[in-house]
Amino acid sequence: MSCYESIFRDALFAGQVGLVTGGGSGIGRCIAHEMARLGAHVVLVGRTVEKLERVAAEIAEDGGSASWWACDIRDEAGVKAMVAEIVAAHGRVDMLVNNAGGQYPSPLAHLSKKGWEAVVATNLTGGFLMAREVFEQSMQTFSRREHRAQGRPGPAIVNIIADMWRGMPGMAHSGAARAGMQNLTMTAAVEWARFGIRVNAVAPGWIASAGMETYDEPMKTTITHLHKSVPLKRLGTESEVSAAVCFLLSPAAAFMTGQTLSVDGGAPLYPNQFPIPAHSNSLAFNGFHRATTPAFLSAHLQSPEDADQT
Ligand SMILES: CCC/C=C/C(=O)SCCNC(=O)CCNC(=O)[C@H](O)C(C)(C)COP(=O)([O-])OP(=O)([O-])OC[C@H]1O[C@@H](n2cnc3c(N)ncnc32)[C@H](O)[C@@H]1OP(=O)([O-])[O-]
Ligand SMILES: NC(=O)C1=CN([C@@H]2O[C@H](COP(=O)(O)OP(=O)(O)OC[C@H]3O[C@@H](n4cnc5c(N)ncnc54)[C@H](OP(=O)(O)O)[C@@H]3O)[C@@H](O)[C@H]2O)C=CC1
Repeated sequence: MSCYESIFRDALFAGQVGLVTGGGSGIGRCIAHEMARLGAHVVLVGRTVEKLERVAAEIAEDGGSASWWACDIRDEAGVKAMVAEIVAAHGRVDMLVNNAGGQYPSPLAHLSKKGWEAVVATNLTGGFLMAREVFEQSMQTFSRREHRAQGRPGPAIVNIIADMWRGMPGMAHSGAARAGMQNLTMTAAVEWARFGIRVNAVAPGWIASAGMETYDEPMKTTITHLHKSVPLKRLGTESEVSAAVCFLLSPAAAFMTGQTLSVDGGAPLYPNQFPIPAHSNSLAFNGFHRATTPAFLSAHLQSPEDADQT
């Protein structure tokens, strides 16, 4: 038995039902394992049956409880039917982790409309459909009064977004969708707060997840250098993202809603265009300072492409 070792207390989610989209691999698989370890029944959602079956079997082997549902989160009718079946089978949904997502690298100018729409639908529309259906169908099952009588809060929702605080160069479609998801997180948090529903987000930085395997070789080479631009000098782990998600789902975060937790080793705080100087002697990048820059430093104020042409 290789049961997931969670940092949280046993039975934290006992008796609860949690949905994890993208639960068949990577970060979602890890989150599903941790939620099951903490006592939840986990419903894994994704498009590939074999992946979902495998993770459900792993969880069962560890003594946990899991089922799965094959669904494309972009398919509105499919999402509605799936949530209805899950609510019918389990009586409710207590936790939703909107983790399914992904993108492919491309310069902005080369993005096709179809590719843009595929990524925005995956990372924004799909999460919206999942959250709306879980909200709507939870509210139908338990009226507000019943909910209160049972002293039970509505479902807790966590949306996985990404480090897009400085744009997402090379993945514009994903950056735009994730920024949309962060905004949706805030709106849903306010609109649904009176039903006891909390909505938060987790923004992973570069995580050494199984998802990184989906990229082509040039991208994988780039990824091997990413740790250099992280102040903590390493990539994050799937379990570090999972811990943030489980915290936000738990009563420890009962007074938190509409927030985004970053799990990124400090990367957005350190663009790493130049090494941190030993002494604070920085050069402001504007016309005046360029005009007075010592010649030997001029090349260092150019982009590598510009420098190549000189
Ligand atoms: C490092 C940064 C940190 C983030 C890390 C992670 O997220 S790790 C997690 C990473 N994990 C993942 O990212 C995994 C999940 N990712 C995916 O499933 C896909 O990337 C998806 C989100 C586009 C979904 O696509 P889908 O199910 O709709 O499948 P589809 O194949 O039918 O594509 C539809 C259209 O999109 C376009 N297009 C697609 N790919 C490419 C490409 N390589 N090149 C160019 N264009 C591409 C194309 O127009 C295509 O239509 P066409 O021209 O073929 O008729
Ligand atoms: N790894 C990282 O560094 C980072 C990851 N993220 C995000 O974290 C999340 C998890 O990523 P990660 O675990 O790394 O990658 P994975 O590729 O392993 O996970 C993505 C999962 O989403 C599922 N999925 C994709 N599209 C759909 C869809 N339309 N409907 C249902 N399921 C879908 C996939 O399964 P299937 O294809 O079978 O449907 C897969 O299991 C993603 O949203 C990712 O973009 C964000 C920032 C950084």
